[in-house]
Amino acid sequence: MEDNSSVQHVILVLSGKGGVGKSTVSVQLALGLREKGFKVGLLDVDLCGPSVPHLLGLEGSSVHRCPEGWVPVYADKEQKLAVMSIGFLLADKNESVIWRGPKKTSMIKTFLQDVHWQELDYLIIDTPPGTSDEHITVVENLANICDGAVLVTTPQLVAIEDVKKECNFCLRTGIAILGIVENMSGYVCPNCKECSNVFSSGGGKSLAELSNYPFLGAVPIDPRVNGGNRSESIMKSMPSTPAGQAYDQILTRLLQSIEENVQRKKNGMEVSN
Ligand SMILES: Nc1ncnc2c1ncn2[C@@H]1O[C@H](COP(=O)(O)OP(=O)(O)OP(=O)(O)O)[C@@H](O)[C@H]1O
Ligand code: SF4
Repeated sequence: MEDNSSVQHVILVLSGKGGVGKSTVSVQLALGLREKGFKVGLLDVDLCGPSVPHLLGLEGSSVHRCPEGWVPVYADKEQKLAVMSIGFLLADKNESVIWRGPKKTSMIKTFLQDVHWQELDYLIIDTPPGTSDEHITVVENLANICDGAVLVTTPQLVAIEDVKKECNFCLRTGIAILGIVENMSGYVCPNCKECSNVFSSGGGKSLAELSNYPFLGAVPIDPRVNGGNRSESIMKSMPSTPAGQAYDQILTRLLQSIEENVQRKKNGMEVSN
């Protein structure tokens, strides 16, 4: 972390499998925390598929250097949501796909060490799917200041099995599991509001119960999740929908989980894993 920056809490967002909604969850957590009045940073270290610029409508923004390091892109006029993504540095968005391990890890180190975040209450880190070199670099560089990880899964068995691997990765690396989010958990019909469980449901919840990790919430499939106004969370833009309510609950439980972990650390107890 850049020396002049002061970051209170760091949250990793992990998923065992691609396409389960990890970047969407990262963006919604960042927007939601900002709307609660916090200063938030969002770091996209998914070098092979940086989707955060697109999800926030920031494509085409560029970052520049100041004497203290890289200056992030601000998603709002008030400068309460700072964003850094490899996507801002690539002329061609397919360029990163061909990078090999050492080049990727060195870029992540630069990101972690050289971004001039200034003061942040929360830094959310959107990681690539799986447990790769990138994750190990993140963990090695942040282990002492990371609060823990949010694991994102979908209800299908294969995604749940992958999340178990992420749980083991957290166990081995001493990262606390702040909670599990089940995304794409059913489809709410916009006409009749009936929820159909397209892929079955409750897998993330059962996994959380079995492993004794906090279950943060289940977000249904809703095409509006990444449509519409990209500068507001869906909690704010569609508060009475199942997806808006799910994110509200996820954020409340996440803040609780972070607080509990902070207390555990203060009391010198082991992290919740
Ligand atoms: N609850 C949801 N309802 C509807 N669409 C969703 C939902 N969550 C995510 N999506 C959509 O699913 C796609 C994948 O989401 P996202 O990019 O967040 O996944 P990811 O796990 O970060 O993927 P990758 O592994 O490629 O980084 C996107 O098009 C996103 O808009
Ligand atoms: S009941 Fe079925 S067909 Fe009718 S509006 Fe709802 S989802 Fe669509």
